Amino acid sequence: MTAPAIDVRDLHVHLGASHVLRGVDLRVDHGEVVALLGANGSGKSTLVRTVVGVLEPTRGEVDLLGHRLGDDVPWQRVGYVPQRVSAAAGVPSTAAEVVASGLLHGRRLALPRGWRRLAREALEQVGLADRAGQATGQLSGGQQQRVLIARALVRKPELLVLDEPVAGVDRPSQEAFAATMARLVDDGLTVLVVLHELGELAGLISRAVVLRHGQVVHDGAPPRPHAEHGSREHEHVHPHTSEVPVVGAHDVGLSDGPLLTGEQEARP
Ligand SMILES: Nc1ncnc2c1ncn2[C@@H]1O[C@H](COP(=O)(O)OP(=O)(O)OP(=O)(O)O)[C@@H](O)[C@H]1O
Repeated sequence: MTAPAIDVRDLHVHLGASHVLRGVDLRVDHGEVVALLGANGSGKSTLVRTVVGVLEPTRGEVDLLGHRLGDDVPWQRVGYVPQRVSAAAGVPSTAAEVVASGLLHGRRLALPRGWRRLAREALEQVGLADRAGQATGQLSGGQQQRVLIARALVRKPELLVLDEPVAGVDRPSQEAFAATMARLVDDGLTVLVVLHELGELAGLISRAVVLRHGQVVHDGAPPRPHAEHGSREHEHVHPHTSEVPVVGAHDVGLSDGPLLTGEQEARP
């Protein structure tokens, strides 16, 4: 039997004095596209950052592609798009150079032959081929986000972990991104993606996991369109229920409005 792509068991993470993740179990099998949902502060970023080895678990276990988190993980097969940070960060690198940095890993400190072509192909996948030579600092926030997505794609990962990849990205670019993802998922890519709204990716999501106060409160069917509010404008999901979350801004008894966007969790 093949090991799951991601296998998280009884994961606890403390950040400073906060007990942020409180016994999370999460399994993602090969070929699945799992959305990680929850209000602001529920622990989504902490979970994905721990899964990709950026943060240390306080307790519990994380296996990635069949290997316990650490040097044994074949990191070159894993792509990670962090929550929106500037791809520029004061460094005057071109888009192609930032993307090519995604080819660096472990023991290889030099870029492989043909890196420019690989970087250009990855930029093409996010609709930015014409910006390859441009300094990232001159790109818009949404374009910088797409450069970071290309940086994750350039290594042709089999597991892709994304933290709000389309936040601040305009609708046409979201559509282009969803189309690229659909192709990659067709080819067998496994995805764990933090989202505030399912948006253009809705059709790709095979399962949704909802966090609340650092615990999983739903693991199953993704949010479904609400009969009356299934339009794009109402695509908000409601994590404050252990029932299947519903897409729609006015679910009876759950909330007065969209709960994922802009809502901050209060500690219990
Ligand atoms: N370095 C830190 N030290 C202490 N607490 C932290 C630290 N980083 C995050 N936290 C807290 O951990 C909790 C979870 O944060 P996290 O970023 O994982 O939530 P999130 O669900 O990803 O939120 P968002 O939707 O806003 O991105 C929050 O209460 C946050 O304030």
